[in-house]
Amino acid sequence: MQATTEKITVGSQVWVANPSVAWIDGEMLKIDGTEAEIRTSDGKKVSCSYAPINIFILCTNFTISSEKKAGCQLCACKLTEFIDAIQSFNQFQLLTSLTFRHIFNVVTKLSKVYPKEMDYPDGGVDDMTKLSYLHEPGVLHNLAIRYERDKLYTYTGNILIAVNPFQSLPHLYDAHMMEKYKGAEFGDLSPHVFAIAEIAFREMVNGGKSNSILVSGESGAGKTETTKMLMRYLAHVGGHKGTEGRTVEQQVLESNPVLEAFGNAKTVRNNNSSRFGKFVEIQFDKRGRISGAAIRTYLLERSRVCQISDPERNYHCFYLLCAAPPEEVKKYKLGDPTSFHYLNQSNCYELVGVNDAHDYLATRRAMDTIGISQKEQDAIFRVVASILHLGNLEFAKGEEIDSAILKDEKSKFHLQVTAELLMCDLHALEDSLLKRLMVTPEEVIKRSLDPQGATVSRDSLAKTLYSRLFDW
Ligand SMILES: Nc1ncnc2c1ncn2[C@@H]1O[C@H](COP(=O)(O)OP(=O)(O)OP(=O)(O)O)[C@@H](O)[C@H]1O
Repeated sequence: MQATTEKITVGSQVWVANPSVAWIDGEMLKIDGTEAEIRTSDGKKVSCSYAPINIFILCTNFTISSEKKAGCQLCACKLTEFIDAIQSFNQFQLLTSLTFRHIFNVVTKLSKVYPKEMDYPDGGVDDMTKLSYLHEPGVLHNLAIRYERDKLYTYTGNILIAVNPFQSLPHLYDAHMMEKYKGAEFGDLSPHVFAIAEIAFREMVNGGKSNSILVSGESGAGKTETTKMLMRYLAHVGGHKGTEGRTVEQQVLESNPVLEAFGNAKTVRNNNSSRFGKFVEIQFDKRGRISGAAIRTYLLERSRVCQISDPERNYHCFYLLCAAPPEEVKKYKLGDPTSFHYLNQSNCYELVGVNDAHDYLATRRAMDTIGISQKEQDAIFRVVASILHLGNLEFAKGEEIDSAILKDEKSKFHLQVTAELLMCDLHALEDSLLKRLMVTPEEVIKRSLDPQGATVSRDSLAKTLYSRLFDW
């Protein structure tokens, strides 16, 4: 965003970039051509004690070993007031302590200084278009003061900006709130994700045309949660009252836990990060009732299946299956997640506030609701388990040059279990991991792989199995 420099004169209140808080406000002290000097508002009062030979002061922002070597470790500011204070302090050596103000003066290009809003309502504005200056510091400041007052949502015209509260706020999304927004005109009520869903729904019904809502933001911003709120609202307004059994809207909503179990994982930034993109389509009939739904997914992060870094996790479903009831763990010949190579590359196995055993059963129930049969569910979890066993295969050098064999009995066991779970021929599976087929126009050549090549082949198979399962 370009700064509005023509509105700035000496004495103006302005915003300037700051390394620790992004933007800090202050007063324009001097304008010299394209250069500007600003006294920022974060000056601090600091007390120091007197030591006769060296003055050694530690404050939050700077260290001084003698009055001659004063300097701020955070910014290269001019410590004018501070140095003066030391000098006067030396003249009155009877004083044992003094208080001075550490002033932050910032010298920067005038083009990087932004005017500060002066006639600003206490709680900020609910629509950014009401701001006199629409620039980054102004927008962020408005969001920050609204957030302090628990107002997560702000409009910019017909775009909704949501700030992640990182805490459960059920009253903000309950049935009462949905009823409040149902039929309300856009802008009549406070900004809310339901208002966006309502307008999209109404325009679709009135205009008879498809409508879409785009949810975007960086990882952990709240896209998945926001999409769930939108779906919940649309299911609420387009629901069939009094319908028995599994309703389409229930199926739409229950698709979320299933998708999250297979497509979400803990990352450094988000304990439930979606590692894929999705396009959710909810179909309505002419009367605005939900008639069907389709979810298209794309770009699943395949590499996570075989490679994770501490403190991240692999896809949730692997941990859920290891925490399944004992008879199921036995059926899939699983055990502790720490015993599987695809999981034990990281030291993170459990998530705070998450019970994998409980979530396994919830995922199974959600699969029932969306119409995945018991037989299909069994097949799905067989593939999940087979990937864990596949990951435990290790290879050693074979007798022939550049060939590989299974390293030990443990690897043979895991290969056998993988073949059983995938219901495929053991030798064909082994062959596919230890050899590579090269197709030339004349012939098909089978070449042995060395242990490293076999490991790459193992990981490729695991990634392909998982991404095909996810796409199913
Ligand atoms: N409206 C909300 N109310 C309460 N908590 C929220 C809300 N939005 C997000 N969160 C919290 O923030 C976390 C991250 O949000 P979410 O998973 O939706 O982010 P995301 O943008 O989808 O991230 P990614 O791109 O990594 O998938 C959630 O697990 C939840 O704890």
